[in-house]
Amino acid sequence: MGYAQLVIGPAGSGKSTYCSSLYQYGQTIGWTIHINLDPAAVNFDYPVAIDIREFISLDDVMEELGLGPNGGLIYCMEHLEENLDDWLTEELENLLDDDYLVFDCPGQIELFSHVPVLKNFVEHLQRKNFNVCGVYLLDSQFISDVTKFISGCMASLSVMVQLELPQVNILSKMDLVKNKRDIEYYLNPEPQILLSELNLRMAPQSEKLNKALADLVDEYSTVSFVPLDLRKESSIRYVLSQIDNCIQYGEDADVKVKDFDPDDPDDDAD
Ligand SMILES: Nc1nc2c(ncn2[C@@H]2O[C@H](COP(=O)(O)OP(=O)(O)OP(=O)(O)O)[C@@H](O)[C@H]2O)c(=O)[nH]1
Ligand SMILES: [Mg+2]
Repeated sequence: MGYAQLVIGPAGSGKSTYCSSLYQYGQTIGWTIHINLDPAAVNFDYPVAIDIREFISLDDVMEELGLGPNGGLIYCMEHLEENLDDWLTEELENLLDDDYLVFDCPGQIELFSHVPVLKNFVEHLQRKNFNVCGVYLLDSQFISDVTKFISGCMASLSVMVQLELPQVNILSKMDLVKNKRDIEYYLNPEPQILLSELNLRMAPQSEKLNKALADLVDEYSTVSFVPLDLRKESSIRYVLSQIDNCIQYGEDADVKVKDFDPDDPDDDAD
């Protein structure tokens, strides 16, 4: 049985930085194998064990097929999908049975929300006996108001519905959040409060839509977020414990204390 995190989320949400921190953290405890699935990635500050860029290069695709960056990316991923058995299976064969893989994915959200490439990729991993968890990163800087937050939730939901994987949602870049009380409310959003805030913020004709959105968040009570501050090892550990629970990795995965206390003045970034 293998274990895998599929690190996803909008462009610039901090996926590669998170993967890099996991690499540093994994160094100390001797796990994680890092895999780059982004054909457009430029450089990594840690060793990548398996790299899609060795299989297909976005620059070549754009040049030879005359595609733009996003069309080129879709082409690369579809090419990967067609060759999963040739490329990925061969690469995975060199790994050990209980390896823990971290896949750094491209930020183009359409790859998860409405093309089947990643879904098929996940199914391939599952057939190879991997327990896979989606790790969705949302930049905490973008949830300063409720309308941005709800659109972040909807993007996360559409990924969940597409991939049908257990998913841990992370609010990244917590070191940049000045007042953590503003964020606490968004970690486990109350649908009723969400609704009244949306109604306050938007024109009256949106009320029905707002109600439908709040109901959706309520129904998928899985839309909750775990804050991540990469400066703190305890925060990384807590996030990992949530992921490990999803993929049933390790026995001592339960870290009971969340590393975020809104009443602790030391917990505010300055
Ligand atoms: N302050 C702060 N900045 C961060 C953090 N994580 C990422 N960043 C910055 O955010 C920017 C984007 O980070 P990346 O890790 O490249 O984001 P990504 O999601 O991999 O981006 P794409 O692969 O382009 O979709 C970079 O400038 C990072 O330095 C964080 O925890 N704190
Ligand atoms: Mg990246």
